[in-house]
Amino acid sequence: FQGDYKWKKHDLTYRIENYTPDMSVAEVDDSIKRALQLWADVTPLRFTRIYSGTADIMISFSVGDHRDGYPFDGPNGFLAHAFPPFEGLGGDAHFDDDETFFYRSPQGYNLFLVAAHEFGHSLGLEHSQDPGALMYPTYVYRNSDTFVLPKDDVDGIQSLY
Ligand SMILES: COc1ccc(S(=O)(=O)[C@H](CC(=O)O)C(F)F)cc1
Ligand SMILES: [Zn+2]
Ligand SMILES: [Zn+2]
Repeated sequence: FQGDYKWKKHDLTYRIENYTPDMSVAEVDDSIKRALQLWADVTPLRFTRIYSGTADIMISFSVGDHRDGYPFDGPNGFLAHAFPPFEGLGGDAHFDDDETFFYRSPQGYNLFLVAAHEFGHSLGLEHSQDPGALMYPTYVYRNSDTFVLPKDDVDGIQSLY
């Protein structure tokens, strides 16, 4: 999803619409919160969680065709996608629940890392050519306990906000 979009406001809301059975509610909440905090730490952006209504960033888990024109594909392949900040669907992040997401684990898909990448898209970032960047097109596992946002990503988001 291309486009040179950016949010025109710094106070953004997010809502976790549903959960994956792969981990506890608290672990999903923490993964999402830490993934958003990565970006908030290096920009004037602030994220506030809401529990009903429409948030700027609507977060959900779904499988296969979930009616947004970008169906998921079962295990592996597409892990998730997120829309740049245009009206409506913009900003929303969808996670493929045919994947097994892990919490702070060195195997499989680390939800925190996948979410952090998706939120980069939600904020208007596209992919990076830097293999060390979070916004590099393919999933690269890193220790999420010690994860620091790579410089390429910091430069990218600070060029927008
Ligand atoms: C590091 O985080 C991710 C890397 C790659 C993906 S992805 O392989 O699901 C990618 C989606 C994306 O780039 O957001 C693919 F096109 F579907 C998701 C998260
Ligand atoms: Zn979707
Ligand atoms: Zn991406």
